[in-house]
Amino acid sequence: MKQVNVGICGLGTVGAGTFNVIQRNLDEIARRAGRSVKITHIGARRDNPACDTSQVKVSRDIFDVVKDPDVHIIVETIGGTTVAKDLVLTAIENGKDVVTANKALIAVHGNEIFAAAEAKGVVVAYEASVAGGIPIIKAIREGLVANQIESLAGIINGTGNFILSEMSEKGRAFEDVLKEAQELGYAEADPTFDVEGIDAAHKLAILAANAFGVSLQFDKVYTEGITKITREDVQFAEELGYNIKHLGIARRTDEGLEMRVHPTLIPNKRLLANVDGVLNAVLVIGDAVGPTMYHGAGAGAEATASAVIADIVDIARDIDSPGLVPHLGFSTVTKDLPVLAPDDFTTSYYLHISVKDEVGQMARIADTLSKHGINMEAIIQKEAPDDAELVPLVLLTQPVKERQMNSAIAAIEALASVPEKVVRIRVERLDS
Ligand SMILES: NC(=O)c1ccc[n+]([C@@H]2O[C@H](COP(=O)([O-])OP(=O)(O)OC[C@H]3O[C@@H](n4cnc5c(N)ncnc54)[C@H](O)[C@@H]3O)[C@@H](O)[C@H]2O)c1
Ligand SMILES: N[C@@H](CCO)C(=O)O
Ligand code: NA
Repeated sequence: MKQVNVGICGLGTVGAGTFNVIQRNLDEIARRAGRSVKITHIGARRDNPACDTSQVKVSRDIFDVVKDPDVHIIVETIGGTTVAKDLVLTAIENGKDVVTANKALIAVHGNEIFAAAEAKGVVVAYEASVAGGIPIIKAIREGLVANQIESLAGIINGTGNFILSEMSEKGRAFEDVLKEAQELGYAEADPTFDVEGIDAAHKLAILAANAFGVSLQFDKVYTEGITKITREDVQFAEELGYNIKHLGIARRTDEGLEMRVHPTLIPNKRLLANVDGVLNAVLVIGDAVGPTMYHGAGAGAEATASAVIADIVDIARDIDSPGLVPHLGFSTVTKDLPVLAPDDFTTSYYLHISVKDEVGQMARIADTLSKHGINMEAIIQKEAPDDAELVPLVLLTQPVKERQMNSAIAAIEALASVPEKVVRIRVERLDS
């Protein structure tokens, strides 16, 4: 086959970026792919002024594109898990290969979609769904194939990282930065997916499946967003030498697999602590290669298009022979790696305890922690502002099981001198 025909369904931020980059780099892409890659059909409810589609067939009904016998590869960039699922399954049924940027779709329905694709002998590729333009799926699935992956930790939501960076560097208000992220095309259609950690949890489920050979288990990812992070905690963390980042973490322990998304203190000298704005970065540790780091634009039209087109070219190169790389990187999925419940997570903690300004409080709290087998690493006690009744006591602990920490916090909150809830944020010291 000399020419591979592509149909794009959904001409929003990512769809338009994909259209424009393919048109611009047509010759270069053909030289790399060994055949020409041509957009022949677009499904869009309305024209997008960012694209000149005058030379391409345009349908208002996206299902016309998946029914088009001349289209070989369908690009799904409409988003969501309802129509998109229907569209992708119909494309597979019609024998089309599919490229999608839709992490919600893959995380929630990927097991079913990949089974359908394998039964039909077609490929569903999703590099753009995790960490935007960074080729992280390719790296884990192919580049690190020799390794047993020990852990991965990443900043995998551009919108959330942009908000945290702007809040901490410029003192900007949360809502104001979120609005800018939406205007720049970074945010999900429903931005609570970004700020409540759901988008990062979708991506983490996909990364964990590729790294550890388990099925997609989005419903088992522990998920916390960034909405409760205060400027005060950002400042206290900085005083202790840490930055607060929203991380997705997947780690194999002797007992099972931890999958968790939450705000995390990271020592400020680590690479991940210095990844700011819409940038994403993923640290992957393999038993042979050691720590490796992948860094780049996690969202945005053309950065995401870069990953969509990489998948298109992978498929185009192999279009006459079946794909050799399994959808989730492993030919057999293991059922022997249980996903751990939060009680069984092991992490260090940052605790911010508001205590009554009375003698002996620090000793009492240290004593409560020690009775629960928890060692402290650092502690700062602030002077009480003039007329304040409560003073902030901020401390870091050594690694501890979450269930131990839960009972220690319950005991601290039961003290008469601690009238408010304790703020806790997990800490990862990381290797690189
Ligand atoms: N924006 C990013 O930076 C980014 C990065 C990586 C992945 N993604 C993912 O890419 C997908 C698309 O995101 P986006 O930012 O381009 O969204 P978007 O809202 O800009 O674009 C979606 C487009 O699809 C169209 N659409 C939706 N339903 C349709 C239907 N039934 N028929 C025809 N058109 C329909 C919309 O009108 C819109 O033009 C999502 O799954 C998103 O999670 C986005
Ligand atoms: N809303 C997502 C888009 C990229 O997947 C983000 O901000 O990271
Ligand atoms: Na990617």
